[in-house]
Amino acid sequence: MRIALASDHAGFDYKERIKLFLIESGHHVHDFGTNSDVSVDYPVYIRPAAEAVAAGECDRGIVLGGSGNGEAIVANRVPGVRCALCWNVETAKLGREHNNANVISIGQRMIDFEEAIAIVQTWLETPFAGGRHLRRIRQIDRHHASHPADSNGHESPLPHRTDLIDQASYICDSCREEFSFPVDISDGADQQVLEKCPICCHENTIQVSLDNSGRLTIRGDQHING
Ligand SMILES: O=P(O)(O)OC[C@H]1O[C@@H](O)[C@H](O)[C@@H]1O
Repeated sequence: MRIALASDHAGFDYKERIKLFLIESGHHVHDFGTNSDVSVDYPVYIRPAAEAVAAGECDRGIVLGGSGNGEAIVANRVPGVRCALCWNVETAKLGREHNNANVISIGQRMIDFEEAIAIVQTWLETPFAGGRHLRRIRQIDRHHASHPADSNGHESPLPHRTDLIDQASYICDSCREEFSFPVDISDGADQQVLEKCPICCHENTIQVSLDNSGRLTIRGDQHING
């Protein structure tokens, strides 16, 4: 993966150590600074990293500071970024499963380095669960689509992610009733989502594939829905 990294002085040490870990794990790191522990202002470094993720120049981003709070706030002001503030493995896991977090924020003064690495590893490995969580993310992005101007009154040059949402239908593996669910095609051509049946509440494991002509194929454990 292409990973954007950025910190201020308070996150510099972990940024450098996480960078080594990522490179050793085979990732491509784009380091947006800072380059020392001399006091700086975090928006200067965090915003360009978040923008690189939103623009698709990097697949994911990791931002670090003292608490991680200011860094998460800056990243989340960039449309298309979903930054989760993580302080343990569980928040990293849920940040992926529920929020499809493409950026995480870590507070170097809050947790030890072993925990920080465990967070990064979990966040890299955990897939998005989709289903009801996708519906909620869609609602966040809808808000951006209807509020396209930034705080300076400039329109966002980024595409609205609502353009990338499609609807699919599925016959529940348990009660055989058909229901529909949203698919975010920007999440990749092959996705696995967990979708709870609105009739019987059975949790269906659904494979979603998108071919080159834009056709969605929906497969379950037991059948192909087409
Ligand atoms: O070192 P100082 O400037 O006190 O604090 C910087 C940190 O304070 C928080 O807003 C941010 O997390 C930032 O990293």
